Amino acid sequence: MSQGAVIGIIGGHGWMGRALGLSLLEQGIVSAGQLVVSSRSWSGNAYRDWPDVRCVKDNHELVALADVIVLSIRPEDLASVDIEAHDKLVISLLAMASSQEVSSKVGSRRVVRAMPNAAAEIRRAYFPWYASQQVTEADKQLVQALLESCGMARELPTEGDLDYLTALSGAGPAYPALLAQSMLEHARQKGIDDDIALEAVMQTLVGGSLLLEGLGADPGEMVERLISYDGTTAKGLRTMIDGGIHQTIHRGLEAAHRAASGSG
Ligand SMILES: NC(=O)C1=CN([C@@H]2O[C@H](COP(=O)(O)OP(=O)(O)OC[C@H]3O[C@@H](n4cnc5c(N)ncnc54)[C@H](OP(=O)(O)O)[C@@H]3O)[C@@H](O)[C@H]2O)C=CC1
Ligand SMILES: O=C(O)[C@@H]1CCC=N1
Repeated sequence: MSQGAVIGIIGGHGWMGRALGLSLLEQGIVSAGQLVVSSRSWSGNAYRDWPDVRCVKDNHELVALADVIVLSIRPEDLASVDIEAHDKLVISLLAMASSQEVSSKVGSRRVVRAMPNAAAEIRRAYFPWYASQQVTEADKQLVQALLESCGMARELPTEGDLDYLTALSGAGPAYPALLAQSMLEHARQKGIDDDIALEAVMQTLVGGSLLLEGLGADPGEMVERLISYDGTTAKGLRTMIDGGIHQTIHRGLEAAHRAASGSG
C-alpha cells in the first residue's frame, strides 16, 4: 500500500515518530530501505533491529531522500526545521500548528495534519487526520494506510475537528491515567497495600475499558445499568455526578481544546 514511497520522519527517534516508524516496519507497510529518520542528537537506538533504516542528522538529506515527509517534532521546535519540501506530501503530527503554518514553514501545499496519541506505541492509537485542498486522492489513500499502522485512522472533514480531537483523543490517554492516579491515591489512604492497590486499579480500568469496547454501545447505557441496582456503584456514581464530575471533565476538555486551537 506504501506504493514504494520512501517515508522520511523528522523527529523519528522521538515518542510518536518512533511509534509510527516501528509500526510501519513491523507490519511490513514499508521496508527498512524505505524509511529515513532524523534527529539532531541521534539519541537512542530504536531502529537497531532494522539496520537498513537510514538515520540522518541533516533534514535536507532526509527531504532529498523522501517522497513523503512526516513532521514529528514538538511544536516549539518547528522553527528549527529549515527545509524546502518542494510540494512533496507532508504529514504533520504537531499539535497547535495549523496546516497553513506548516505549509509556509516547509514549502509544500500538500499538507496533512494528523493527531496520534500515546497508545500509538502499542498500535492502539486513534489517529484522525485532515487534508488540505491540494492533497490528492492517491495521497489520501497512502496517508490512511500509513497512519492505521498505529491503530485506527480516520479522515476528518475540517481542520477545526482536528483541533478538537487533539484535546479529546490526542491528549486522551492522559485522562484514564489521571483517574487511575486518583483511585490509587484513595486506596492508599484507606491503608490498602501498595501492590494490591496498583493491581486492583490497573486490572479494573483495563478490564472495564475492554468490557466497554466489547459492548460497542453508548457508555452511558452501562452507567445507567449499574445505577439501576441502586447499590454500592449507584452511591459512588451519584456522588461523583452530583459533585460535578461531568462539568469538571467538560471544563478540562474546553481548556485543552482552546490550547489546541491556539487560543489557550
Ligand atoms: N506524545 C504524545 O502523546 C503526543 C504527541 N503529539 C505531537 O507529536 C509531536 C511529537 O511529540 P513526541 O514524539 O511526544 O515528542 P518527543 O520529544 O518524544 O520527540 C520529538 C523528537 O524530535 C526531534 N527533533 C526536534 N527538533 C528536530 C529537528 N529540527 N530535526 C530533527 N529532529 C528534531 C527530537 O530529537 P533531538 O532533540 O535529538 O533533535 C525528538 O527525538 C508533537 O508535536 C506533539 O504535539 C500528538 C499527540 C500525542
Ligand atoms: O499535549 C500536547 O500538546 C500533545 C497533543 C496531544 C498530546 N500531546
